[in-house]
Amino acid sequence: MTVALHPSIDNGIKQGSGSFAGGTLVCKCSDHPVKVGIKGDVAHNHACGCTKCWKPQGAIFSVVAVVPRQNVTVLENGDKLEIVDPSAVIQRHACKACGTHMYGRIENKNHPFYGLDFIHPELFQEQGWQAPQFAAFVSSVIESGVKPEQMAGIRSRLKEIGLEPYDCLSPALMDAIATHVAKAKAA
Ligand SMILES: N[C@@H](CCC(=O)N[C@@H](CS)C(=O)NCC(=O)O)C(=O)O
Ligand SMILES: [Zn+2]
Ligand SMILES: [Zn+2]
Repeated sequence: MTVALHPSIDNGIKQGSGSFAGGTLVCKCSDHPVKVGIKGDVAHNHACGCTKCWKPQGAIFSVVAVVPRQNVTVLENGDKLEIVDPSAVIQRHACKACGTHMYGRIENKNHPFYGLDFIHPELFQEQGWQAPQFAAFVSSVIESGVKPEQMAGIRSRLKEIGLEPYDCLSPALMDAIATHVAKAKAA
């Protein structure tokens, strides 16, 4: 049986249009859904295996990307949003009714990713957003109940669909973080 990772990638990666202009993220509520407007395309889209990122029912991985925080606007039913864990680096604003995370925001101005919000592109009403590029925090799926002996199959399925598995972030993002830290130390 094929390993199920996430419904939006299990049938293969759908390439982005390359000209996605943004759109509206909608939560799972049938009544008064929360709607969040996003300007422009997402960046660094990836599958995340950590326990903190929101996943749809039955998925092992989350699919998550970033956008500049000024490109994120709550459009409708924002009164249903609450911060899942105010002490987390990424403050995930979730719908109280259905649990869907609508955007995650970093408030620490010294954080390497300050200025970027984390969103789940599968919640877009529209199609064409940047395709996932890699898989992050892959070993962390064990913390959600995946058995260690399943990991070889999970990593090989990720590679098969074109997502290189990493147990932290991708080398490019780890380098960006380290560069930020080095500059902060030098200052
Ligand atoms: N092994 C941990 C890793 C958690 C983690 O570090 N997640 C990354 C990727 S989303 C992160 O940047 N977390 C910051 C946060 O959640 O605020 C878990 O699965 O809970
Ligand atoms: Zn909802
Ligand atoms: Zn995560």
